[in-house]
Amino acid sequence: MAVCPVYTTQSLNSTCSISTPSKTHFSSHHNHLVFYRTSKRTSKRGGSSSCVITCSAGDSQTVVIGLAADSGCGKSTFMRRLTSVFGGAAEPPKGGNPDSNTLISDMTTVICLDDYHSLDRTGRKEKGVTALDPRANDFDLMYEQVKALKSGIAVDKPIYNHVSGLLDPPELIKPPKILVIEGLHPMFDERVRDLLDFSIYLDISNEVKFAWKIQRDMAERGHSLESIKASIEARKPDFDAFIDPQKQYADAVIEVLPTQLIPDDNEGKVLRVRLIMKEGVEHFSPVYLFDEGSTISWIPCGRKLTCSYPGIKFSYGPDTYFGHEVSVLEMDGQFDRLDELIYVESHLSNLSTKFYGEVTQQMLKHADFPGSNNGTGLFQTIVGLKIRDLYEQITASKTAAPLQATKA
Ligand SMILES: Nc1ncnc2c1ncn2[C@@H]1O[C@H](COP(=O)(O)OP(=O)(O)OP(=O)(O)O)[C@@H](O)[C@H]1O
Ligand SMILES: O=C(CO)[C@H](O)[C@H](O)COP(=O)(O)O
Repeated sequence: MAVCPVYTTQSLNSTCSISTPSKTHFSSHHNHLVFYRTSKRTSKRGGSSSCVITCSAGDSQTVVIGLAADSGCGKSTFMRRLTSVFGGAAEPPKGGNPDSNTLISDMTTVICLDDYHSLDRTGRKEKGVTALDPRANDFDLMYEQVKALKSGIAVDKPIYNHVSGLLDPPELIKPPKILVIEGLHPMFDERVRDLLDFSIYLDISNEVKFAWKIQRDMAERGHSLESIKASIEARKPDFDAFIDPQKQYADAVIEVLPTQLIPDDNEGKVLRVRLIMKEGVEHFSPVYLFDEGSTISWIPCGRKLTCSYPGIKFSYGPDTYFGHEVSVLEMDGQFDRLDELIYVESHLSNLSTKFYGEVTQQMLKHADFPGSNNGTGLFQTIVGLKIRDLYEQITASKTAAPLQATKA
């Protein structure tokens, strides 16, 4: 049970509102709040009893995960892989705004940080700022609401409607077991960053981003090649200034680059994907290939793994990233037969699987998701399993702590 950083005077009815110093209001429900009504503190003021509110997250505190990436870089696909690791499908809030960006499953709630745009589409146009610009986003509210959810308090979160480009009335978000905040700026504001138990950055190189955008926006949304190019160019200065620098804070980065197996490849279909894992992060131990800490290059193609041109190459080893010690696992190329991934899985350690072959099973389950035949799908799945492990470790340490205190 955590003590709320705020006190309020309210009548003891079923809903309580909490005021923060910046006067933002959260509404919370009995199942997330515990009321203390002591004789010392109880007083009558205009018919209301005063109460001190402490908050409880129920069984456990909400674990908060940040996922940063530019638009169209595979966040939704990653989220679908992550929520699948926890079981159950993620769906928008029942009976709510059909244009809600939130996805809820038994264990997880994924909120999209676009909902904290402070300027709607017209407002951004008038002021001449992009959605990537911090001036178009309300970081105070983002901080207060993520902090409240982490402490077990429900919030009324705004909704940015991508269809109309307007800010819609807010939706109630209850504290989940795992809260994922995904979007352009989860690690931009230091206060929000400090609330994250784990952070991930999807770093898609310009060449690959362009290929994916063309595939989606031209094929599926009917945009012209020129308009896609123009939109990427228009976003680039703000992307470089405000989004890209966040990768230095990430605990894990999935970097997606053109292949090195095909000389001068410009198709962007075969990918070289690097999983950069920070050392020394609490509750997270990096995955390794064959021998922890060694530098390894491995071409698994042959008797046990079918590879057509240009083949598959894995690499693993220590490195530094923005001054941090990291381990890097790399896969260049793509699988011909996904069921043979078990051969690769059996050579990886520290995967945090619950049974032999769980990575392969997850990948086969979502074989139709983009990136299932290459390192993007493989590493997203592995990070999903590491997040499950992190959640279980945090929960176990929280339940063990009061026991230890009782013993002492
Ligand atoms: N691993 C991948 N391999 C190949 N293509 C991919 C991969 N991930 C995503 N894509 C392509 O990028 C598109 C966008 O993916 P997704 O919807 O997951 O991104 P997003 O970051 O959630 O986008 P947005 O923020 O715009 O909603 C997909 O439709 C697909 O074409
Ligand atoms: O970067 C984005 C999403 O991550 C969008 O560009 C931003 O949210 C603005 O949305 P829209 O284009 O629907 O007005």
